[in-house]
Amino acid sequence: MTDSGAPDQPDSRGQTTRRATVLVVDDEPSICWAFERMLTEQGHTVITASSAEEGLQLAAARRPDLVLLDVRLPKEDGISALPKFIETSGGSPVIVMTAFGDLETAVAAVHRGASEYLVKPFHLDDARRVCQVALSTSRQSSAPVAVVRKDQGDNRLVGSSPAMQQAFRQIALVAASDLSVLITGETGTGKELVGAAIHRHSHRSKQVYLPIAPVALNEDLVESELFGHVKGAFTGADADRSGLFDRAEGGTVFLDEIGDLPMSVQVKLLRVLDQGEYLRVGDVRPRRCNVRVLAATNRDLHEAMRQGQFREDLYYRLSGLHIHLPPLRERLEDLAVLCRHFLLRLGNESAAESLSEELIDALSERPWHGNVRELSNAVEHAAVVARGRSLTIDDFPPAQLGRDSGAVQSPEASLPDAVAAWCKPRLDADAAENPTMTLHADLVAAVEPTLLRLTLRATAGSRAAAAERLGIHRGTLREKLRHYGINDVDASGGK
Ligand SMILES: Nc1ncnc2c1ncn2[C@@H]1O[C@H](COP(=O)(O)OP(=O)(O)OP(=O)(O)O)[C@@H](O)[C@H]1O
Repeated sequence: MTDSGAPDQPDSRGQTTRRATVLVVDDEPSICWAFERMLTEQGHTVITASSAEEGLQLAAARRPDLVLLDVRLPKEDGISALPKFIETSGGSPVIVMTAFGDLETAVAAVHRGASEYLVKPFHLDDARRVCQVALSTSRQSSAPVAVVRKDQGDNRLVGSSPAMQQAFRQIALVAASDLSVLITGETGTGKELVGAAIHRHSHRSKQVYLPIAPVALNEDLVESELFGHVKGAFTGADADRSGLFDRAEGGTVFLDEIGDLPMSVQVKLLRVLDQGEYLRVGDVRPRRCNVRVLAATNRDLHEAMRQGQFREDLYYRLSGLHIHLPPLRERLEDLAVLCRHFLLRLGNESAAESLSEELIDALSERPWHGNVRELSNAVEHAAVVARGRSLTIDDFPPAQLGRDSGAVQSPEASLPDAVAAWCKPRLDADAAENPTMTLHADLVAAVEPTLLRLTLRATAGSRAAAAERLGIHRGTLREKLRHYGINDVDASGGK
């Protein structure tokens, strides 16, 4: 238990601050020390404790203005002691700190009344900002809520990377509000799962959660599918019909691929968000609606706005909070915990417990263009192949070639996807001013050198054998190797 005061004076940046008493409860002396230095510099008094029990005694005696509480403490943990700290300190804000949180910890902290959630290791500037905000709030403002819900089963969102910790923190803080949330990230990064988690931890959790992919709806009827229509609105509309927003009344709508929403629908959505109402197609009477909107995209919406394909006002209205999920290749720290999670989900505990570092290292080498979805499918495949023994890299299917497809397929099946991914931007460009006129030659040039090198490597550099395997004339092979500048050394390594 320590107590370090500071004279009433301007802080290092020349600002005078109201002198407050801050209690830091953490069994890591370095954390206590860092806060002590930072806060005394700002003119505050810092008292520290290394366990919840010791901290509560201090809180009762000193009634601190702010408590910084670690989750992992020697006896009682921070989350369970949290309401006691709020009560004992007379309603002061409590900032919860954790090194390896999961979504449940973040949500439990917020539900139990934490005013903020700091993920270790944190930047001192962030910690300073969070403390300042907490100290500027009134003692009465942090209302503890003692409901702790658990994410369970298949839909659990897991991850240990700083990016996932940040996502957990954002989900926990935003869930209770009715704010719209924009969730971005490549395909398969878990956007839908984040949407479901926000709903599950919100006050709407007993109501409908409706994930909708407008791109999957009939293009001519998207508006009617979403908002309904009245009889006679268009040919075939022979009766009034409600839309998906009607079905989601009171609940949450998760709009996938928001970047592809037609302009007419964007206008209607903006009205829902701004005024809480919409018109059925062909109707003139607005209908009230109480639906929380979560939106996801893997497109760059700024680019879509620049190209006039996405409304700026809708973007700002939707992105009340923005959660970005980086691609798996940028958070490889999550590989082990995800593999374990998927194996446990399959009921394969022995494989989950025996995951080797060697395997995780080998998996880290892969590009994971299909992100967590690809990993989940790959683990499932490997578990089937391994039939109960520990997994090795050979049990896994080959890495996916293209960026476009989320599902793991055989190389033969994924090749057309890779070609489609290669073609799409070039054919799109064709629609613009600068069409490519050498598509066939460009594609062949992109894939042929790999084919030649691998075949030569398989035939130990024998050009005659390689030509035979390739089914082309030796002279043709020689010509192609010359054309691509491939020599025998090239063919002995790399692609
Ligand atoms: N952090 C995570 N923890 C556990 N499972 C995850 C995680 N992220 C993704 N998954 C799993 O990966 C798969 C893909 O996730 P999800 O559908 O949420 O991705 P998405 O970003 O919405 O993809 P798309 O853009 O293609 O719709 C799902 O099976 C989901 O359960």
